Parts: sequence; structure tokens; C-alpha cells
Amino acid sequence: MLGPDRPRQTKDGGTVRASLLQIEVDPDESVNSRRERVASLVRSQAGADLVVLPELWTVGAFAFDRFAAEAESTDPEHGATALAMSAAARDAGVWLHAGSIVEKGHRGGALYNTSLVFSPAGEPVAAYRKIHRFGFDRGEATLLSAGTEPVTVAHPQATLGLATCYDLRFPELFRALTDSGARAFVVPAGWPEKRAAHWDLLARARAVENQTFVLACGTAGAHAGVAQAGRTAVIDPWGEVLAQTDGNEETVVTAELDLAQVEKVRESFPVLKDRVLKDGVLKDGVLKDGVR
Ligand SMILES: NC(=O)CCC(=O)C(=O)O
Repeated sequence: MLGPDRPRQTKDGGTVRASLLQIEVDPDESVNSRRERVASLVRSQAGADLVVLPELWTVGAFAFDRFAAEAESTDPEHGATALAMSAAARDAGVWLHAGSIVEKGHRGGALYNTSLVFSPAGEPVAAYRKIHRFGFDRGEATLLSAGTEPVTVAHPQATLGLATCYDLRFPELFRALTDSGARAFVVPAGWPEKRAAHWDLLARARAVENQTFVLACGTAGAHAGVAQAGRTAVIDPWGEVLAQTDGNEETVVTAELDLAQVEKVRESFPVLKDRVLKDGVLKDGVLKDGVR
């Protein structure tokens, strides 16, 4: 969460012009070259209110053997990606969710899958360490440490709730973000093509059940032998898909989010008010032997 030393005003209203950059992670392109290319793509989005990049677009979400070598600091004074993204956000004058990097230097030798958000001044305003690591007993789940804190960001027009890829399968995280005031979930991903149907379904489900916008930014191409789904999408609080690309080429998906729609949907169809369980227990009592 934004610290108490960083008060910001979020009005949760107006229109957010969002640009989601579905970046290709081509194993034949160097990380340096991709970083420069992505920085210039971000600069080309001047005029947007929010620009979003995918998960681990520097190294590739499935390029596990490169994680340690490509790990970086989240501090723009020490990390090449943080520095490049801070400068690109400032030059374009945009809020930038810079996708995620393999982070080193947070706690000893531990590595994390960490999303970074920059203000239009290029200031780092949030870091979200992915809570649910993918791979069961392999890959990310064994190489990286898990984050522990849900994170929201006070963008001036919309409180953003942050999640990353596999997190999409865990609705309790999104409910916690909703309870923290999120009006739009931002979900960078490196989701494989073979589970593209799950991606579509889960992204819409998170929007419908929380009556919240979802900005889900996938990765283009294929890396480490894993074809990516792409299918970057913007979904409104009623579950309508405002924009989506049906392929996995590198592309920009844009949409205008009318933030007033969140309150309209929540007031006209007030399912969130009908919740009975909160944090796993009855809101107005405790479960005892299955009865109140
Ligand atoms: N990078 C990821 O978190 C992949 C998640 C995935 O493949 C799945 O949930 O399916």
C-alpha cells in the first residue's frame, strides 16, 4: 500500500484512458534492446492516463534459467528497468504500471516477482510482490519468494488493485483489494496459450464478482518453449469486454474506462452488500457446528 508518508487524492471518478502494451518476449532479442524498445513504446503513449506492461517482460515469465542473472533492484538508482521505466513515465507524463521484474535486494538473497508503478513525475509509487507463485513444485514456485501484502495504488481517477498472472485464480485476493477500495484491477501476465480459455473466464469472473474494472495485460510471442496467450483485455464492472486482442502478436490495446460505472453497477445491482461471509466467517456472528 502507499505509505502514510505519501498521501494522495483519489477521486475514483472521470475517465481513464488506458493503454495496455502486449509486449513480445523474443528470446533472440537482448534484454537491453527490449528495455529500450519498451521505453520508447511507453513514450509513444503520451496522453494516456494509465499505461500497463505485462509480467516479467524483460526476462520472460517461463525463462526460469535466466531469473537469477536478470534479477534487478526496484530502485531507479540501482535497477536498469526501474530507471528506464521511471524516465519513460516522466517523459510521457503518464501513470505507468511497468509490469513486473525479477527483484533482488528486498530481503537478503531472496528473489521476488515484483510489479512496479510510477507516477507521471517518474516517481516509484508502489511495488507489489506476487503472492501466489506459479509452478507447484517447479519454476517460479521454487525459485522466487512469495509476497505477503496486497497493494492498492491511489491513481488520481481510480484506486488500482494490483495482482499478477496466477493470482487471477485466487478470488480472495481480489475481494481483499475490493475491500481496500479498488475500482480497477491491474493484472500483468505471462499466461500460456494452452490455458487461454481460463484467462478469459477468470478475468471476467473477477470483474463480475467484484463489480470492478479489470485491465489484464498478457505477453506476446513464445519464449522458453511456451506459446503465450496474449489476449490482453479490458473488462468493465458488468463483465463486458471493452477491448481485447484475440491474438498473441505484439500490440497495443486501448480503452476508455468510465469510473462512474463502478458505483452505478454496485448501486443498481448491489450484490456486494449481500455478502454473508467476511474473511471466512459470518459477518454478524461465528460459525458453530455449522449453525449460527
Ligand atoms: N506466470 C504465471 O503466473 C502463469 C500462470 C498460469 O499459467 C496459470 O495460472 O495457468
